[in-house]
Amino acid sequence: MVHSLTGINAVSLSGFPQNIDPMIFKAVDELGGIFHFNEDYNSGNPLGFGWLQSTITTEGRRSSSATSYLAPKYIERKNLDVLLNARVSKVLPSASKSSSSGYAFRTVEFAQDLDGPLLRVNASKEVILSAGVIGSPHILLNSGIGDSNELLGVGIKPLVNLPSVGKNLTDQPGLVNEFLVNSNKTTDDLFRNATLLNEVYTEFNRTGMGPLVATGGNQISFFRVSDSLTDMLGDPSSGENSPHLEMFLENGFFGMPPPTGHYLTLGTVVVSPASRGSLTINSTDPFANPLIDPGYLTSPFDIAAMREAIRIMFQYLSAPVWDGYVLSQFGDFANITATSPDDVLDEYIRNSAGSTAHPVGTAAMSAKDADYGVVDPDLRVKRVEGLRVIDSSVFPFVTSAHTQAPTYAIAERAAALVKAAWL
Ligand SMILES: Cc1cc2nc3c(=O)[nH]c(=O)nc-3n(C[C@H](O)[C@H](O)[C@H](O)COP(=O)(O)OP(=O)(O)OC[C@H]3O[C@@H](n4cnc5c(N)ncnc54)[C@H](O)[C@@H]3O)c2cc1C
Repeated sequence: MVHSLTGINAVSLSGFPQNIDPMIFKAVDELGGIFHFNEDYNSGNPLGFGWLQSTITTEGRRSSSATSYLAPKYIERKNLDVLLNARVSKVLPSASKSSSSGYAFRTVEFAQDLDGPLLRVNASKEVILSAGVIGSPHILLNSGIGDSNELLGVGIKPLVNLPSVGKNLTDQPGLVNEFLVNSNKTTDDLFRNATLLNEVYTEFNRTGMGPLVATGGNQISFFRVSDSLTDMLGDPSSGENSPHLEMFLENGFFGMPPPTGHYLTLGTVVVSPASRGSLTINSTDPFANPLIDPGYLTSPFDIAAMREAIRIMFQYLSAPVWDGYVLSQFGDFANITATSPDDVLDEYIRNSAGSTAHPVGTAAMSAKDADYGVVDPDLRVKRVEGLRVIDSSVFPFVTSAHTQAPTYAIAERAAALVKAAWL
């Protein structure tokens, strides 16, 4: 068994059936090969087609870090205070630098609202930043921890030269490919009908259940690109059984549907991208937005991989079960085919790909003695004392999958490291 039954965060299959569920697996039976059924893609063998696993309880109720890690029995702990709506501007150094380990950063500066005064709290042991892939490097840069030359250029006094802060931003580019279908049993009418939507929204808020508990799609599939592509451009995945590509299906339009029509969405994602972006700042105002360059599709591997994902998608839709159900393609995608030349596919990909909301890597972990990276394997910020980062910014590479579960895994491991250091 690879799944625990005792964790505090529930993981289960979708909490709400979709009309197309049987057709999706009929196509898997009809096609076989790379579309083979995979009972548990979180078993260590992710390739193939399986039921999506989500943070949903076996009763079909949403679970989350808010309802698990911050459940009443934890939030009521006497040694835990949670400040709502506080925004951290920076961490502040001790007055002097120790000769062996540089500055200690054990003071946090924050505002309770953006017009309010800046307040400070001091940690007796250590400060842990968990502000995410954008927030954590932003706070470090505001604090003078980053590339010293870049900080000087912005007008921030550099305190610790750590050039990797904000670099290595890695996200998975995705496309949502829309098809018009011969059915009215999609989610589109729900999102067009304010009264109905209000009813299911109220149900979700009251019970955590109902149609909104699901993500819109109940299946997920993972594939590798062709050997010829990895032979030519290298293999950015973590191993020969790790996917480069994901395809997901939604029983309706992705986002707000157009006023008419019923849709099927097939999303194609490059889950092992080779491109890298960055996060920088151009202001001494700690609450000014950082500059984010996601760097999507800057590596030739990623665009070639997305072409292969589109061709795999058309191969999947060639299964007989889709005859008569899928009527036509929609929007930017209307004229794309499996045999479209590379330049036509590239134009579509470049115009239409976007974030899948899985960015990582801006405060990346590296070996203790590496001269790059932001945190060491204990997640302590290098070249300083008293400061750790624990969130998805520490991933050195993006996992060949979605990022929520790996973030929980890192947080659990980090909690053990922190306990080991102080208890
Ligand atoms: C729309 C969306 C959908 C997603 N869907 C999925 C999915 O289906 N499956 C999946 O696996 N992953 C999904 N993800 C990705 C997943 O949510 C992230 O990988 C995960 O939340 C990362 O956790 P984190 O702790 O690093 O950062 P976050 O969850 O972003 O937490 C960082 C927290 O820090 C706070 N913060 C930031 N800056 C400051 C500051 N200066 N002061 C105080 N607080 C600050 C933020 O408000 C936030 O609460 C999705 C992400 C998005 C945005």
